[in-house]
Order: sequence, then C-alpha cells, then structure tokens
Amino acid sequence: MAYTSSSLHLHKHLLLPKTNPSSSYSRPPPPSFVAAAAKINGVNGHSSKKSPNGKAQINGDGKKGVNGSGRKKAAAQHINGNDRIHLSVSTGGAGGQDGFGLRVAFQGAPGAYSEFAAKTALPGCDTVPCRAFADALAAVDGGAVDRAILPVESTMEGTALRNYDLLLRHDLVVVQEINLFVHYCLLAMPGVRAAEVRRVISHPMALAHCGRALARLGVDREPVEDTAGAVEMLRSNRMLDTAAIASPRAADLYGLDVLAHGLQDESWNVTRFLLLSKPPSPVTLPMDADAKTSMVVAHRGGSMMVVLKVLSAFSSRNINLTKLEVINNNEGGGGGGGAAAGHPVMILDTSARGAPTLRAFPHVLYVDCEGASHDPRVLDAIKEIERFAVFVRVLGCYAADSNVYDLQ
Ligand SMILES: O=C(O)C(=O)Cc1ccccc1
Repeated sequence: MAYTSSSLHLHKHLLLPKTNPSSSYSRPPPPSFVAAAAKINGVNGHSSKKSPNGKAQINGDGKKGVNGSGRKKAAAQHINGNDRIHLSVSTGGAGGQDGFGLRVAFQGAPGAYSEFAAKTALPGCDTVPCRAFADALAAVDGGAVDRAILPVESTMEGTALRNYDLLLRHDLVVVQEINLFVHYCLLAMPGVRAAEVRRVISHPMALAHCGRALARLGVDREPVEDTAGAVEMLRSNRMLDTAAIASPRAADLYGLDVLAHGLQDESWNVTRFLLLSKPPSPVTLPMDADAKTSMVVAHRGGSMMVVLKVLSAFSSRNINLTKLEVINNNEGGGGGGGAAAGHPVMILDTSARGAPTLRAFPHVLYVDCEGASHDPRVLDAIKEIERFAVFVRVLGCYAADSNVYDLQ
C-alpha cells in the first residue's frame, strides 16, 4: 500500500514560464518597494541580540542568524503576468505587520532556508531553530512560540506530502504564504578543493533538487536534518572529504568556502512556505485584499468523479483554484512521499463540539482557491462540497502573495 498523489495544478505563480533573470534585473523598482527596502534596512540588527563580536545571535546560543550583521538586504521579485521584475524586499506580508515581538519556529539550524522564509515574511521576528518540522509545529501548537514556518511545495518536486501530513495533525491555521527562490551552493571547509570531496550531505529535498549535479560529481549522498545543519556539522567536525549543499548565506554564517553556485537541476527552483499560527487567525485581511483559502477535503473514493465535482463547485462560481492535489492510499500506487505511505491521512477534526479528534481518511484532496473563506462564493462552494465529501477542514485564509523572494 502506498500513497498515490497527483498534483493537478501547482501554485499558479510557480508555473509561469521561465524568464532570464539577468534581463529583468535591470528594471528600476517601483517607488513603493524602494520605501520598503529602506524600512527593512533600518530593521536589521534591531531585533537581534548582539554578541561581543557584534554578530547577531539567535536565541542567545551564540550562533549568527539572518537578522543583524549577517543579513544583507533581501531581494524580492514581483511577478506580473509573465514579467519578473527585480525589486527589493518583503514588506512583511499581510497587514504590513513586520513581526516584531513574534517568535517563529523553523526546522533547522540558523541559516536554513526556512529561517530565511520566516525573516522574509516577518522581518522583525525572532526565529527559533527546531530539530524537526514536527518540533516546530509542536512549539506553536503548545504556545512556546507564536508562529511556525513550513515548506509545503516546490516547483521541482510538487507538494511536500510529509509536511502536509504534519500540518493536518495540528489545530493550526495558515496565516501567510511565502515563495522563495532556492539557490543551492556546494560548501566545504576552507581550502578543500572540489576534487577532494567524496560525500555530500544536506536536507533530502536539497539532495533531490541537485541530483544531476551530484551524479556528475560522482559523490556519495547523505541526508541530514537541514541544509544549515549540514554546514554546521561540516565545520564542527572539520570534515575535509565532505561538502554540504546549502545557501550562500549559510556559507557566510559558518565561514565555509563556496565550491559551486547554482547546483539545482532547474534554474527555476521555487519553494512555497506557509506561516502557521494557533487559531483564531491573528491576521485580519483588508476587505479589498486578494485572498486565498486553503482546505482539505476527505471523500469516499472515486477520485476523478470527486475532482470533477470539486472543480464544478468552484468553476460554477467563477473561483480560480491555485492548487489541487489528489491523495489516495490505494494498494500498488506509486509513492507520493507522504510520511505514512500506505496509511490513511490523519486529520485533526476541530469542527465537532468537545476535544478535537484525529480522524483517518484514505482519500483526500488538498485544495487552494482564490478568495477569502468568508467570501459568500467561497462559502457556497464549500457548502456544495460538504454535500458529497466526508469532511472538509479550512486550513486558513491569507493574503495571496505573488512575489517570489530571492535571498541570493
Ligand atoms: O534545510 C533547510 O534549509 C530547510 O529550510 C528545508 C528546505 C530545504 C530545501 C529547500 C527548502 C527548504
């Protein structure tokens, strides 16, 4: 038994045709983004504690973080139709909140991509490293932090089913989405040459995204918890035959050499992250905001018929879908990479009176649509789906963010 998963429609902005970044970089940024850049530059270093050497610390553990002196201006690219324009920085997302005073849990060591995503979403936040994604979600669920950040899909691999599994087991709401260009570098201890590298360690997603480059190098691959953790491991163990795949920022933070840039098999490599909070959602969307609603639909099977009915519920109301992922645990299906391959999807049902219960569903759809969850058209579509579905849970309603941020 294994999950089968078919993604019918990935996040629409991640599917835009590739453009040549160098040609779009020459465009001048619109004034509003210049203003935002100035604001963020003032923020840097303000929220972070300073160590005696003037470097920023995260959680007082002496590690440098992305806020403070280690952080340069974050570049953002705005997508207008097929047009990519090199702009400047995130404004902090929905409602203009910059995240001051908020603690955001992420999986990995300081310098992990998830941390960059958190700082992009909420530049003023304090980031809290966690060993595993499950720990980050438990931290926000248990009230130890205010938010958690989770990568949920990438242009190269589609939905990160394991992370969806985790999300569904918790009573958390999606409050923001962030799309990040992910550039991978090959990092090694100072002085180590590429020819001396026998083994490459990194997060499994990073190893998968760089499969062709690693095959060319003819090295062994070893998965570790996260990209920055791999870099930290190299440095603390002074590994001279091993390289790590991580960001150029991680190279700066940990003082490693960059042996190669742009290791990813596809140049258009964007990861979508979700920022999660305990309900009720602390984010109030302006009435005129472009919103998105994420939901999970459990049904009795017969996926294609159900998919047609779901499509009809939205299309008859002129609502666009930005994601539709079909999850089945049919015997003999190709693996979808979910944490519990061969097992039903476990979803926390928070709708019933009394304590929320974890329920098992073999047939599930992950759906994102345009529009707010309180929009009458979206409400009606959900009502229609509830007539034939076993269970529907709205995972959150948040500002649609068509930016793709580039932290290179
Ligand atoms: O390992 C990291 O740095 C992460 O944040 C997880 C990850 C890995 C690869 C792409 C995006 C996120």
